[in-house]
Amino acid sequence: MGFVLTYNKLLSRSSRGPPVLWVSFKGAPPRGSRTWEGLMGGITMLRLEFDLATNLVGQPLVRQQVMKGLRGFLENANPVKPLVMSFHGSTGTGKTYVSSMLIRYLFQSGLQSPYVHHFSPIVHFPHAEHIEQYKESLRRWIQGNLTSCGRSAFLFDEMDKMHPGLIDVIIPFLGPSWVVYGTNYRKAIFIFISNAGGEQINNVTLALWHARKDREEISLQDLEPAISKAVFENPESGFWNSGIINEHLIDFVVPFLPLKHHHVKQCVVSELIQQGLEVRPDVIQEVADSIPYFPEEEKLFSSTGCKTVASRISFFF
Ligand SMILES: Nc1ncnc2c1ncn2[C@@H]1O[C@H](COP(=O)(O)OP(=O)(O)OP(=O)(O)O)[C@@H](O)[C@H]1O
Repeated sequence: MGFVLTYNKLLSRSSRGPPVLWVSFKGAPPRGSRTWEGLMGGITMLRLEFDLATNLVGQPLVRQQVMKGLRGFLENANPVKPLVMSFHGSTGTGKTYVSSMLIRYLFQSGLQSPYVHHFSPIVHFPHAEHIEQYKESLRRWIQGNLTSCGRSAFLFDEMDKMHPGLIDVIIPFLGPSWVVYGTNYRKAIFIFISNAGGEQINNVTLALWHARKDREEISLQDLEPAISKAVFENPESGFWNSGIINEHLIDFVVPFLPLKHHHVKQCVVSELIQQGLEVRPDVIQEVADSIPYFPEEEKLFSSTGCKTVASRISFFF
């Protein structure tokens, strides 16, 4: 019998921390996970999967892609290359939420960990005329940090606002070579986050809805061509003409679908619980109704996802 790790029940949950699960396992662990570290990695993945399944609303493809990427990567003691994922979707659909959740499971102090590095073009690379300087600092930063910890994570937010050309400086760290500048960097994780492609994902989702295809049936193949066109062939995009694309260095493209009214209601419930407020049906309805929806005629999808839910609650309580 193969190794089977299952979660039996949820033992406790706090609104901030990861859930505590009771897990059991049968059979011999698979190759590469015969160690305590491998087993703990398996349990961490189960807890993350559970958290995604219970708290991330309306994003089946995200769950599927993220778990596939992380499992394959973490179960392998000697990955052939760093894990590179690119998150795409319109505002408030959960890109930052999911990336923070992953980081929380992978690093004990989450985003505060010294091994997690977060870049935002507006904060770190604001001036186009300094691009050469930024390239050098970014290369040195990544190299230096991978030298001190090969299992570092690098998050690049708002890739659509990154100056084209800048990101290519990290190409040597993303490929399958053994070492770069004397460092084995193949255990690192890179996550790119961007709104680019969001409009196209929304259009495809809408067109498929008109064609009576259920949201849950949408596949990656339905969305990938539109995302590629919008993100990688757009001169405004940080990925424009990028070697990262031409050399196929992104392992997982992760599309975030637009959220519907009932998803927004679920976000309101989570937020009420998180804020320690009573879960009142009238508040849930009013907050969800107060958000703008598109397209104009059918009002199917939230224009701001769940982004403004937290701030709206106080207006209706
Ligand atoms: N799919 C979702 N499931 C559960 N909660 C969500 C989801 N999407 C968004 N939220 C809630 O809305 C908040 C804002 O979402 P988030 O910051 O992840 O959006 P984003 O996609 O990163 O938006 P932006 O592109 O504007 O940065 C999250 O902190 C979370 O509480």
